[in-house]
Amino acid sequence: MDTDTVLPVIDISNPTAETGQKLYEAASTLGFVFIEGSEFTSDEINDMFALSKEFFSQPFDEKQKYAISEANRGYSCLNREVLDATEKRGDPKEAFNFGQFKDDKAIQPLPPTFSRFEQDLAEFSKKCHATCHKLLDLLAVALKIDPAQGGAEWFSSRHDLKQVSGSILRFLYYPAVRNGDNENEIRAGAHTDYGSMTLLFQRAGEEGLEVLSPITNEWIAIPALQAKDSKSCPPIVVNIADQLSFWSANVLKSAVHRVKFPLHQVRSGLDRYSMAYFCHPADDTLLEPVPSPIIQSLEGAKNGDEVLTAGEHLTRRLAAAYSWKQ
Ligand SMILES: O=C(O)CCC(=O)C(=O)O
Ligand SMILES: [Fe+2]
Repeated sequence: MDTDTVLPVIDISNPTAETGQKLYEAASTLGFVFIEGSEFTSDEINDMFALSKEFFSQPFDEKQKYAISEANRGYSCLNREVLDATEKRGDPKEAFNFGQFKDDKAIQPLPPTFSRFEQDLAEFSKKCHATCHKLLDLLAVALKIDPAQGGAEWFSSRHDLKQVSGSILRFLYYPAVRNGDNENEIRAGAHTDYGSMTLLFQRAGEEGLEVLSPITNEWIAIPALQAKDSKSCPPIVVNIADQLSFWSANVLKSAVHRVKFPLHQVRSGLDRYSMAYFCHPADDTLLEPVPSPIIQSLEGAKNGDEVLTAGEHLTRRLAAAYSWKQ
């Protein structure tokens, strides 16, 4: 398959300025891209998916003991989250959110399936964050951020894991479409992500992610690609989320996306599993325009009336999706 016709695949193993430029081009057009050459191995990803499957296969009551809290950690049952506010029903999917880990320990109660592997989960989450740092540095260089003001580390220094942030590792489970179900049902409503950027791990062949092109306004189906060899993990989807869009006066696109099973997935009768890492800046970070000549030369790059912090933005979006009272 010529994947470049849908999304470019960028190798980040030995990044150069050219790698950053490719990332920036994708980030400022569709806002979605595939990366390969990351430090994740196929064994590591398979182990994480196996844990996810083991957790979701348990009875409802077991899972519900860890029901999602306003802190956005824990289990979100079928139809609980409403990603698209125009939909009356919640999304037909399940999820489990891991908040930040401190000294390799979760800051939330973990079900036995996960507590046995707490350290592996902490390491996986840390590796996701480190991968995002690498990508954020590449974007900062492409944006020519003034070295005297932070340069390449302008974004990553605002994503220090030691500080409190909304960063979340999320396991997702989309049960198979069964007889009598609506084949065209939207499995995760149209939304943008709330953080700076998201990594999405898919299992090869388990498609469903669709992106609304900011250019053509059409839904584009994103494939779930095979790994290039048996040791590597399959290409990871990376998307720009709201906070990078705010920071860049919308030069970087936080594109609307959703999950809808393609016909082959509907007919296969198979479940879909995915894992997302939502990378967020520290809660008290101001979402003001970045000191980039590219951004500052734009009309409208000045702050609007209100400059939110990262934490305020997240609280508003979560309150809408879960009907928490503000
Ligand atoms: O499962 C997927 O493919 C996408 C999930 C997603 O967009 C989200 O949870 O924000
Ligand atoms: Fe999303």
